[in-house]
Amino acid sequence: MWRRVVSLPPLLSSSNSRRLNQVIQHSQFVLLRFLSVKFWRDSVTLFNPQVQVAYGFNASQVFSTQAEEGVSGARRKPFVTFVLGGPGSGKGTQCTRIVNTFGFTHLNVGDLLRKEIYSDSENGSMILDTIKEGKIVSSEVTVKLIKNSIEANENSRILVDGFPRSEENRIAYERVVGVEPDIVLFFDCPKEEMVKRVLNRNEGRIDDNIDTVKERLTMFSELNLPVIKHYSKKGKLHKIDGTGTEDEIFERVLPIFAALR
Ligand SMILES: Nc1ncnc2c1ncn2[C@@H]1O[C@H](COP(=O)(O)OP(=O)(O)OP(=O)(O)O)[C@@H](O)[C@H]1O
Ligand SMILES: Nc1ccn([C@@H]2O[C@H](COP(=O)(O)O)[C@@H](O)[C@H]2O)c(=O)n1
Ligand SMILES: [Mg+2]
Repeated sequence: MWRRVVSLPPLLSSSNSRRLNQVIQHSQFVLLRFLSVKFWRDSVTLFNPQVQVAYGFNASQVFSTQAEEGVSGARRKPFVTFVLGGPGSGKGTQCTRIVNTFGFTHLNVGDLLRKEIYSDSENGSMILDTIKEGKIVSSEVTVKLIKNSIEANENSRILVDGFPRSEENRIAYERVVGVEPDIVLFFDCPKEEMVKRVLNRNEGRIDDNIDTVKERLTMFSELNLPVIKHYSKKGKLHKIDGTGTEDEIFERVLPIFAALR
């Protein structure tokens, strides 16, 4: 029986078998080409900033392996809180407490700008002059610094302290980053109290002097209050009484974040 099977005529002649091999090889080539073109197209799409904004992700989110990943494996959109208030109203002080209690990352925009002054950046001297005068640095510079910090940050809870300082800041952020903040805190404090706190701060800041503080207060009324009104209309604003002790103020902050847990 074995011999009979062996002696059966081959199913394909040798020329047909060669032809079949050629067909298989060609199909493999076509399939590989299709897969590599598709991979290339997908990569280009993923890295296209317009697509990233439209779908609310960026490359670092797509490829993140950190604990921020949700069930789907995609990194969650960060929960962004803007922290506003006049000079010395206690933004930085309360941010430190929110960080310690709720695990947020604190992006202090004034600090980001001050770092630029000492990092030999091309904008260093312009930033120094603007801070000395108590004016607002151009959004082109500030928004880039914030965007880079948010992207480099692995935490999905972010406090952006001291931003936006103007409608120009706000609109530039929304255009470049593509999303609005989730909530906005506003520490409301009387001018005399803010001036007293700034002049007692004693941290060697070049803008902690009476002339610069007066200008910063003018900037706050003229440019920052419209931003606060905007977020109030949008239902995102949490106005907090910024008077009293640090503990008393934090007692007013606590329920805002506790409710989000
Ligand atoms: N409730 C408070 N009572 C008294 N002093 C306070 C209170 N909160 C903060 N301070 C002090 O006031 C000064 C200004 O506070 P902080 O730096 O937090 O203000 P800020 O809003 O971040 O100001 P800036 O916009 O100038 O950075 C600091 O020296 C801080 O220790
Ligand atoms: N969005 C911002 C924030 C800050 N500045 C400049 O920095 C100074 C200090 O800021 P603080 O938040 O640390 O008080 C501020 O007076 C501005 O000159 C800015 O231009 N834009
Ligand atoms: Mg501050």
